[in-house]
Amino acid sequence: MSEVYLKEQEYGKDRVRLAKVVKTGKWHEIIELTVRVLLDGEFEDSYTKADNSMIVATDSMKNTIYILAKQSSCVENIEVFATEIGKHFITTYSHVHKATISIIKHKWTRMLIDGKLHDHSFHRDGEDVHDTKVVFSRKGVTIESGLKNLLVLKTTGSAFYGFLRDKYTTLPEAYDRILSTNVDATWTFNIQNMASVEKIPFNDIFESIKQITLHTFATHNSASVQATLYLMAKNVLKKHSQIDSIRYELPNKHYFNYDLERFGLKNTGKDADIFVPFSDPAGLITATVARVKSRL
Ligand SMILES: O=c1[nH]c(=O)c2[nH]c(=O)[nH]c2[nH]1
Repeated sequence: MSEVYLKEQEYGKDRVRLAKVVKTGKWHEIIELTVRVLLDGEFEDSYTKADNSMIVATDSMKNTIYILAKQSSCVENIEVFATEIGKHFITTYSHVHKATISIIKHKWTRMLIDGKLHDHSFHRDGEDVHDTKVVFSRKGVTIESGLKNLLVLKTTGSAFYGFLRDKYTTLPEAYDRILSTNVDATWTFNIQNMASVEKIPFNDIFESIKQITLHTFATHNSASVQATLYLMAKNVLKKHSQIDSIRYELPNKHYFNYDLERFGLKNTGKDADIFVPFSDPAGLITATVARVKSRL
């Protein structure tokens, strides 16, 4: 057998589910997270020599997440909480060189009951989530955050025509179509130093990016998903100087007119009102847009 070596490794605990209730008198907050911790460092012997002496047990990592959640005052700020977790592993274990912490924040929206925000009851109003990935090493910290799984649809204000036609093309030109996508966006922060991390209003930036994404989707007279994606990204980078780049992944969730001509019913052009939503296949339009100064 040819010689082999351990090219890379990361290990840790995944899918650690955690909820924290913060009580201010009768006013309660609920924060529900799913956390992943992955460590890189001097772990080679555990793979190549079955030497476990350097392994921080993934069970201990799980305990650490709950302990830090108890002690932290920033759990609702997932970028800061992930940084606290990463810092813990790097400062506690000299043989850990890099900690990658990923957190998903699940949505709990306060109920509006009898016209008033309820102090301790919440509901899930959509499956979209805020997530983050923080890489903490002795060299510094990188933070990327995201908005995932935001399902949107518009019934007009979208066209797709003028595309390349050849012998394989059957798609008719569309001058007015339904546009629907499930937005996945990931943005990278420009972090100058550790002290700046706590000053960045991560949650406000998340809400603003969500709003810019929705506003652009709703108001852009779309020539294609590509053109709408680019405009979303441009609008985000224009508003948020702390962000270096943003990547969108936008599936084009097709809604095609159902063929009712067979039954003597008009269902095309201005008469189109019955559509078939297709879950598969979908187009997939992806792009990363960055500031010119950060171009390599
Ligand atoms: O906005 C679109 N972009 C495409 O690249 C494409 N391709 C396609 O079949 N429909 C669409 N729509």
